[in-house]
Amino acid sequence: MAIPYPRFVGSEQPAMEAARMGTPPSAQSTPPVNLTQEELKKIAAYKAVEYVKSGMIIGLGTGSTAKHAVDRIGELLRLGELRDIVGIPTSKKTHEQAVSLGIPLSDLDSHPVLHLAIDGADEVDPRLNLVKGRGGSLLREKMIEGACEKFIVIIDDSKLVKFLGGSGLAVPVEIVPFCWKNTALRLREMFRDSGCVAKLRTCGEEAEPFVTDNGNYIIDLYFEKDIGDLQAASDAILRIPCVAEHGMFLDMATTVIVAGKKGVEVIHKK
Ligand SMILES: O=C(CO)[C@H](O)[C@H](O)COP(=O)(O)O
Repeated sequence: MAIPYPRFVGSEQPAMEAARMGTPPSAQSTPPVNLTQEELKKIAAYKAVEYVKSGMIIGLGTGSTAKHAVDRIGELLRLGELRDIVGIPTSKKTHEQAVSLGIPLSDLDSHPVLHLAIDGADEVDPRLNLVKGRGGSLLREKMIEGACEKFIVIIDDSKLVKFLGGSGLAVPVEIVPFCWKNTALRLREMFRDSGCVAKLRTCGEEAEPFVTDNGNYIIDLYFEKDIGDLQAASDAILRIPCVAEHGMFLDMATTVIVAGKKGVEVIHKK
C-alpha cells in the first residue's frame, strides 16, 4: 500500500521533506495532489538514497530519475552526512555529473561486487521485471546492476505496466553496427507472432543512427501483443551474433520505489 504524502510513517518523511527542498512540515498539511512527474521522480530518488550508507560502493544510474539520486548523493557527501562513497557510473553522462559533484568514482574492474545500485526504468511489471535503455545505456547498466548485492529501481507510477512492452514504447536492443539491417530483420522475424516492429534508433535533424557509449547502435522493438515467455525471448535475442545486450532486466531488481499522486510505495522482491 502506498504511504500517502501528508501523513508520513517513519522513514517516509525525510525523503519527501528533502525532495520538497525544505518546505516546512506545516505547509504539507494539504495533500500535494499537483505534484509533477519530475517531483515524483525526485521523491522516489531521495527515498532510495536513504539506503546509501557511508563506505558503500554504489552503482550510479542514468536518466532523469537517476540524476536526482546522483545529485542527492553528491549533496550528502558535501554536507558530510555520507563519507567514503565510491560511485560506479553507468554512462558517460552520469560519469560527468558525478565528477561535477565531486563523487569519487571507480569501475567494475576494480570493484567487481557493488553494495547497491540505484537507477530508473522505462517499465516495471508486477514481477519487478524491467525495461530499461530508452536512454541508451542498457549495456553498462546491466553489467553494473547485475553485479550489485541490492538493486533499487526508482520510478514514478506512469512506469508500471501489466506486461513488458505494454506501454506501447520500445524494448531496446544494443547491437554491433555491422549490417544492422540484417540484425533488425532477424529480430522482427523472431517476434513476428507478437506483431513486432524493429526500428533503428536515430537522433538529430539528419536522423543519424544513435550511437551508444560503447559505439553500438540500438534497435527498438515495438510489440503489438504480449511478448509471452520473457526468459525465452531474452535467450533468443542474445543468441543473435550481433546483439550486445537487450533492455529486459529480468529478475534483477531487489526493490522498486514508486512515487505516485497518492504516495510513495517501497516494493521488495519476494
Ligand atoms: O534505462 C535508462 C537509461 O538507459 C533509464 O533509467 C530509463 O530510460 C528511465 O529514464 P528516466 O528516468 O529518464 O525516465
